[in-house]
Amino acid sequence: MAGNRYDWDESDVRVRPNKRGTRPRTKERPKHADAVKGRIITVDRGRYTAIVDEGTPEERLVIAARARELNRKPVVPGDFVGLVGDSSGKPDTLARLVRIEDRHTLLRRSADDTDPVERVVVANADQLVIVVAAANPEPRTGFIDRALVAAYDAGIHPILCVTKADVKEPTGLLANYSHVDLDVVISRSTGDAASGTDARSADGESARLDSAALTRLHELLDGKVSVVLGHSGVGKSTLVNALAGSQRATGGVNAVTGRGRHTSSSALALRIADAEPGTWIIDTPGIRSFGLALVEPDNILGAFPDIAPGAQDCSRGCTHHSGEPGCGLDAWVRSGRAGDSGPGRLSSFRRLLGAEDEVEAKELGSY
Ligand SMILES: Nc1nc2c(ncn2[C@@H]2O[C@H](COP(=O)(O)OP(=O)(O)OP(=O)(O)O)[C@@H](O)[C@H]2O)c(=O)[nH]1
Repeated sequence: MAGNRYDWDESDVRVRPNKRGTRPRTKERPKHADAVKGRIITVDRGRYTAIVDEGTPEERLVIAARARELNRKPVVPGDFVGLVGDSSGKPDTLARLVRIEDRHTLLRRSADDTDPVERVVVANADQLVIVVAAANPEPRTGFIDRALVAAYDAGIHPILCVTKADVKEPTGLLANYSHVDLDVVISRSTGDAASGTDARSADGESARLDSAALTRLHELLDGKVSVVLGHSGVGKSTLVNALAGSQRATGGVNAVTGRGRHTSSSALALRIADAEPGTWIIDTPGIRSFGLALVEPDNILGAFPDIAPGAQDCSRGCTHHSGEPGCGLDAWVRSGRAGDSGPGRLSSFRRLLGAEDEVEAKELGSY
């Protein structure tokens, strides 16, 4: 009788189609030996733009979609990737991004200091250029220190670039770093037609930048991949545009995004004009905060080389919190070995450590 369980046979058993059923049974994935290598220069709504055969006559931009086998692994500007399928770069073609090569550095952040979710910003950067204005907007040492921690943690060499020195001399700001071995570049606009370089900001405003700072930056960036980080209005795009030439507004970016201008908030790698092959500057327009939830306290201290030696005298298990009995950092700073800026640097360190009792805004540069 129909429905009688003793009459059932295999054909009566409905097996729900297994979503994984069509996947290869073995864990051995195809090796994609034929994959071509590319450098990711930007990511926009699931489309990855890679430069392939860089520096050769065959150089081209290839747009790719990620292969499923990458799962959720983030792919970011600066990544070297393997591409299969159509990597001709011709209009309306789409390659498949199947592999991320090992990275030698990885700049990461969390959304704030308590959020453990990692957000990968840029891969394989050698340097981090921290841009602040001497005035308008006012510079914040908290922002600089936070960025220095992120750089130290990632093994990336930091450079501090202070703009708008024509508006205000940054002497007071730089006094904070007089005991830190830090590359500093001071940029200013100039009225002098002979010594200046024309540059345009993102809003189309033009500024004539003093060429000395641009030459120094060019020297520091030559042959390297550098990420640029800075608050809105500090003159970051003016600098980047001056270094990268006209790529952003013309062919380079048009070809990348298919739009007149790069409007995505994703980081964008641009080539520096008249530099060695492999010189790239990566602009990070979307980054407004730099949470340090992922950084070990020891690495926060490592970014404060002027006060860090004091930790040798700390008692075992010292957390370096203010008021912690036996914290060697206080004595080190009191002895003057971290200079006049020592007390301010120690407070800044403790704020980043989250060791101060007061609840404070954790946004980058909010103190
Ligand atoms: N006085 C002076 N003004 C500058 C200097 N550099 C840039 N500016 C001006 O500062 C304004 C902001 O410059 P941008 O390059 O757009 O700043 P940004 O940091 O890229 O800001 P967002 O585009 O909002 O991210 C523009 O009006 C520039 O012309 C400088 O050295 N001195």
